[in-house]
Amino acid sequence: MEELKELLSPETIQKRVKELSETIEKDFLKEPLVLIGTLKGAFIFLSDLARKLKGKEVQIDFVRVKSYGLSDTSSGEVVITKDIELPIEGKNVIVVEDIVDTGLTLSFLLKHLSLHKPKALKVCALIDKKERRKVEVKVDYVGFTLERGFLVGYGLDYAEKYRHLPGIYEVIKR
Ligand SMILES: O=P(O)(O)OC[C@H]1O[C@H](OP(=O)(O)OP(=O)(O)O)[C@H](O)[C@@H]1O
Ligand code: HPA
Ligand SMILES: [Mg+2]
Repeated sequence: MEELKELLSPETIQKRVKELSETIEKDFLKEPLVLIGTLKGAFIFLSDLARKLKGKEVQIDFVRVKSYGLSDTSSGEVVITKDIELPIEGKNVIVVEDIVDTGLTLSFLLKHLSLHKPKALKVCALIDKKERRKVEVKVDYVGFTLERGFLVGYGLDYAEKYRHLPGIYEVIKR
C-alpha cells in the first residue's frame, strides 16, 4: 500500500494555472493556438488551462504517448499509440504536459511534431521535475519545479490510480 503526502493543494494549482494562461495570452496576443495534450496524464491540466484562455481562438488535440505503463520508472521506450488529428503546419502549437521527468517523452514528441512544420512549437508543463532528467528539453512555461518524489493526482497516476485527485501528492511506499 502507498500513503500520499500533499505537496500542492487544489487552490495552489488553480492559481498557478491562471497565471500560466495569462502569460500565454500575453505571448500570443491575437494569434490562434493549438493545444496538444499528452494523454492520459495531461487531461485535467489541459482542460483547466484551456478554459482559462477564454479570449483566444484555441484548437485542442491529443496524443497518447506511453512509457511508464504500470511502473514508477520509465521503460525508456517511448511509443505513440494515438497521433494528432489536426493539421499543425504553420500553426502556433503548445504541447501541454502534466510532468517532465526524464524528458524522454517530451524530446521524442517534439521531434515528431516538428516534422509537421508548425510556426511555433512551445511546451507548457505543470511540473518540471529535474532529479531523473536524462535528456535536455526546453520547457517554455513551467507551473512548478519539484526536485524529487513520485507524484500523483491532477491527472498523474501510479499504476493507473489517483488521477482523479484534485491536488498533487507524493507517493510514500510502506
Ligand atoms: O519525462 P518522462 O520521464 O518521459 O515522463 C513524463 C511522462 O510520463 C507520464 O506519462 P505515462 O507514460 O505514465 O503515461 P500516462 O500519461 O498515460 O500516465 C507523464 O504523464 C508524462 O507524459
Ligand atoms: O512522478 C511521476 N508521477 C506520475 N507519472 C510520472 N511520469 C513520470 N514521472 C511521474
Ligand atoms: Mg503514467
